[in-house]
Amino acid sequence: MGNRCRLRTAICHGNSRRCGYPGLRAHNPPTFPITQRSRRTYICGVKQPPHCQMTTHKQDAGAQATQMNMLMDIKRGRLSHLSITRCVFNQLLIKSGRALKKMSNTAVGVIPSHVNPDLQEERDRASFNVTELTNIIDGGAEKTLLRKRLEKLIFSDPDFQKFPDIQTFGTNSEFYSATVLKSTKLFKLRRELKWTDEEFDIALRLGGQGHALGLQHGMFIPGLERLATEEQKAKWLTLAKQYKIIGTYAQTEMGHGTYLKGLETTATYDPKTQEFILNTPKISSIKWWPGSLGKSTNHAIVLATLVIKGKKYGMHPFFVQIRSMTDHTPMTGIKVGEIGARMGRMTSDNGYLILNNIRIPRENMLMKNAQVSPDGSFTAKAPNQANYATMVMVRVGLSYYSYQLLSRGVTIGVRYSAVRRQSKLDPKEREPKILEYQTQQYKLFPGLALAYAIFFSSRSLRMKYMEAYQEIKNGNLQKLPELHCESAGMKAFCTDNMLRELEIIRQSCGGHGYLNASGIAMLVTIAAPMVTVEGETTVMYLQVARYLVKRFANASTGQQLDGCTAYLSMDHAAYMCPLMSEDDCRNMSRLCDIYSYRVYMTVSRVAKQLQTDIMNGMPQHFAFNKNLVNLVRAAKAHCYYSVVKDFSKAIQSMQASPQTIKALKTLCCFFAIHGITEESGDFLETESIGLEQLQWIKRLQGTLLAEIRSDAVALVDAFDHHDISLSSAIGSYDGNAYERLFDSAQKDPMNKEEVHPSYFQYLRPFIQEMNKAKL
Ligand SMILES: Cc1cc2nc3c(=O)[nH]c(=O)nc-3n(C[C@H](O)[C@H](O)[C@H](O)COP(=O)(O)OP(=O)(O)OC[C@H]3O[C@@H](n4cnc5c(N)ncnc54)[C@H](O)[C@@H]3O)c2cc1C
Repeated sequence: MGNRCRLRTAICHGNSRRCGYPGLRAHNPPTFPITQRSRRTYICGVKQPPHCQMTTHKQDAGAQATQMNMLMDIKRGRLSHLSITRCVFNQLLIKSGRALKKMSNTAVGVIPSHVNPDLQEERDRASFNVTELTNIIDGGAEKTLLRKRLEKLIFSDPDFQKFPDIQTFGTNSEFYSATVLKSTKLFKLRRELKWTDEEFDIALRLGGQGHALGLQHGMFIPGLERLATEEQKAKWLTLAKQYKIIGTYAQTEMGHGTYLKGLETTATYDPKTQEFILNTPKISSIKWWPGSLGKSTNHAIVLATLVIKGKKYGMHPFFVQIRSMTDHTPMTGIKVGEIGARMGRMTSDNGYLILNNIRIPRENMLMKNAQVSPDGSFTAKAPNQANYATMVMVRVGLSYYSYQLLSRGVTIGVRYSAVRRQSKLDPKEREPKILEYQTQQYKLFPGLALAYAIFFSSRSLRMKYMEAYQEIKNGNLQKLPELHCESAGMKAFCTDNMLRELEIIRQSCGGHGYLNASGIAMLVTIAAPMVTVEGETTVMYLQVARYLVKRFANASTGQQLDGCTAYLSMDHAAYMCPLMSEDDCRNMSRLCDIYSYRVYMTVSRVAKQLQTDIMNGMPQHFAFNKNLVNLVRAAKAHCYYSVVKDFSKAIQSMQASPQTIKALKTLCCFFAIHGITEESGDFLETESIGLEQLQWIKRLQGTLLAEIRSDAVALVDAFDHHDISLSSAIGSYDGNAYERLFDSAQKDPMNKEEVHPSYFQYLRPFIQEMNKAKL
């Protein structure tokens, strides 16, 4: 709503015939200065009858109570809005915040202690046991108990309880301080209570978004674990784990993030002093973006190009102290700071770092994979890719993080849609819950299905990673290429689709979805950079595509492939769409076959085109660039297939009641069906399905929306997000959305004073001037 309309609603309620904008100008403006007295008796220049005049906060509580009762009566429908002027009604709303504080328990806006009956009704109709599904998500009943125990401990701390309000209303600096406090509290608890890694992971997740020191566990410690020698670990890893030093991982530069070979920070070896000299020689080489660097950390793993006797040896990690351990000021030769305000909330203090002839001992190069001896000889134990192991780990983690963000978003969207009533379906009935509208279901349920799909698929990836990591640790890098492809693909697929669905869910919440207090707007801004960090989406898909083309070439020579590309060596010559009837469209095995054929065709077409272009004399890099869009298409098709397969497999091997399995099967089938309708052009073009099958699939999609609808609230309840983790006025467990919204608005610092200082500074003089003007 534009400013004009807002003015009309807030001051004059839109009764434009009486005093609405632009009718405001038609009124005779008062020809006297606006005084305290006249402010009460005149609204838009119209004298109000005595019963409509507002009290001020200086008047007695009795009068305020009468006004609040009027407001409650209006809300309950006992008193018609028309029986008092809407101007007064709106003023009552504005005043009620202050009055509410004085009239605890009795006024409108106090959050009821019971669950909204509209939400309770949804819970009562669930077809399966929600706790059972929660236990599956947590990894067992005992894990749910563990999470709840940690929740109780953490969220009983007033500092954690305050966090959602600081997130909603605080300044950047206040929010940053709160995230430092949150991180340090969790670190202390970990030490004091001797939490296991698992317990600490749960605690970090519960703490929600915003950990100033998040990189300590996100990349600094994992970086030391993967890149340092045993001797170096004994020295620094121990310090890091005891929080005696706080660190980050500084890789990206102003000029390069994606192309690591282009990094310009140098570490030049000086054999005379047996030191490395670190420099960021140009503006484009300034380290730019590393989390926790801006204000929090005193150490960093700095990625720099190794130079020995003028020869470059690629990018290597160096352990650098950047701030004093006594007063936190930058070390000599170092300039470090915050990179500035960014979209949404600053969930970390991303920083810049300038290194000017910083000398560090030779032993400060992290030498697990490559060594520089005192005389300057270079030896590499493992291929340079081994240095990417930390990035692979982070990508695996980001896939799971996508589940966390999306499951929170869809919880908010579905719960809100179950308590929001709007418009009419049946003219004789009351306004329906917006969840009844098929279009609303179509906005929410793809996100709901995706959240479960990502959960099961990222869980499977994590297990593969853990297995492969043991081998990589022992120097066996055989599984690294496949792991690299899978982690890059999942990172791209999960973050990209998660962000898209979150924005759709935000829009599904109408106007309130734009409020920070809704929680969903904040989630969208937190999710937005996830498509960029640790590998930009397109770049990640292209890495998958390269791997697919290579594997396709292997399969073409008759090699039997295994792992995630096994389908490329299957015989597809006799493929026929396996859907013979509409009923078949629920058959996951057949749907998987369709997906597998679609990827096969997409990969084979682009691989053949590449080959033709190269054979026709096009340079390889040029041919590649000419086919980039189709290569990304192939990678996306591969990733969607992998996720559908993982989701379906997880249900097949699940130990659960038939009701829970049925609910998940419906969701999984919807996920697969939705993917086909979204990309129907591709499925038809590759002849994975025919037109008739597409019609069946679309019909089934409508049926599935209706089936999911009855379990929608139960399916989001099963994620079991604590209200503090959700930080949402409209998506809380009790469903008292309006009361929570109103309560939240009262906390806005703008509402601390009835009259804002800008009124005295600008508005009053302006109005006075306008009132004196002749024209
Ligand atoms: C919130 C946030 C936190 C971050 N935290 C850290 C951190 O802790 N440590 C750290 O070191 N870095 C961090 N980064 C940096 C991040 O890792 C990089 O921004 C990311 O890797 C993308 O690189 P880029 O910015 O160079 O994008 P670019 O590569 O410049 O991308 C811009 C565009 O170019 C396209 N493009 C680039 N290369 C190709 C190609 N080969 N083929 C086709 N298209 C291409 C991309 O698709 C994209 O559309 C963070 C960034 C953000 C936003």
